[in-house]
Amino acid sequence: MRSVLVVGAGFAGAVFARTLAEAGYHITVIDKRHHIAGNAYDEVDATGTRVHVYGPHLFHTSNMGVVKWLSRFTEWLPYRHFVDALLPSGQLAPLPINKTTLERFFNVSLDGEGSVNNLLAAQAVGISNPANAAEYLNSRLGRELTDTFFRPYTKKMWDLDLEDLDASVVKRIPLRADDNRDYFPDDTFQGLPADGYTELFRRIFDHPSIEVHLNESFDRSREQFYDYTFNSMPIDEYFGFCEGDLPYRSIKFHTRIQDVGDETGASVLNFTDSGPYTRETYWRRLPGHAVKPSSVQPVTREEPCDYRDNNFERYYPVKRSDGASTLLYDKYKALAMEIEGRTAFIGRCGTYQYLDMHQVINQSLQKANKWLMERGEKVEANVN
Ligand SMILES: O=c1ccn([C@@H]2O[C@H](COP(=O)(O)OP(=O)(O)O[C@H]3O[C@@H]([C@H](O)CO)[C@H](O)[C@H]3O)[C@@H](O)[C@H]2O)c(=O)[nH]1
Repeated sequence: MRSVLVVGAGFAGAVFARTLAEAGYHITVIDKRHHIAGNAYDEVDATGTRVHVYGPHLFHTSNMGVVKWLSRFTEWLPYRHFVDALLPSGQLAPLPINKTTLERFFNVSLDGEGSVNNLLAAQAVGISNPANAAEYLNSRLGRELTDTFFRPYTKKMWDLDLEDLDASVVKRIPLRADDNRDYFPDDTFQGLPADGYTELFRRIFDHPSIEVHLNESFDRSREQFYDYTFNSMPIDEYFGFCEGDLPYRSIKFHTRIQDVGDETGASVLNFTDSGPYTRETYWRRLPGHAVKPSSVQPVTREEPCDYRDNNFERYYPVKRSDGASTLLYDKYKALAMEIEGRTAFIGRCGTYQYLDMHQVINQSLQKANKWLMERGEKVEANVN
């Protein structure tokens, strides 16, 4: 039987492993961590609460092909994600910025979308072709809102000023003229896997032609034993950092246990101050996450840092406005092309892209099916 090595047991690796196993390949998955599910790994803690060990993973997409594929392995708990921002005044305001946010921030009453748009137009700075995150935000929100909601948070998150960050990063956060406070308003499907992400991955890997080896690091000498390798490790590390280090941010997670109190608030609170933390997550406010009754709950704060200060855990590729990190990645991409006959790079770290879960799954399904078709294999109907 033809054999394929998959490096990394996160979403990219899981999609490749399952798709190729179902097409008749024997798959060996290795992961250097002690668990499957990559950064989506979750577990139930001593308080009986499901915690996402690498920060909140909230599934959202408009790609029903991706939902259909995942739904083979899980039921869903409906969920719409809301976030509150803690303002310097101590007030809470909805994020993304919407009508309520503006009313609280400016202490005014706005009678409809027209008034909201007038207020924003009065704030906005005229910039026709924004070249970075600062210019993009200033052109839509003006300086006061930008410097409150985005500047300190972005400095903590990326260790960059907004001027040095690519605008695409902050474009992830929509702007609303109404009272809709949905964090992902454009996505038609949102939900959380009913039995958690780790169980979802266990079911994806549960196939007679897939073997998973944990606590096992990749070594290039291994590739010779397989017909092909799909590798989700950081591409610069694979090539021995020969062109230089690709910049990544990481997160240190600080979990405290506190009494369960009024649990009607948003599950995530973002901090607008310039202290070390970006946000905190109240896990028991997520559906299905209060697995057992408890009088206490975990609350997790996130402290961004350079990945070298966090055990080389790379979470976020850094997209600079000057394009420097993309240019560096392009050099590694050129090296990858030279070995594409035997190895392909996949996922966030393999392709150096700031991708959400549904994007990783979609890209992986597409690429796995393309790879199979190139080998004359019959494939399932493509997702888009
Ligand atoms: O209060 C804020 C929030 C964000 N920014 C800036 O926007 C960037 C993107 O933010 P976001 O998409 O929230 O970043 P992230 O990839 O960490 O989001 C994931 O976390 C959860 C969820 O958002 C938790 O509430 C979701 O599953 C993912 O999308 C951010 O980096 C900042 O530069 C800001 O300035 N202020």
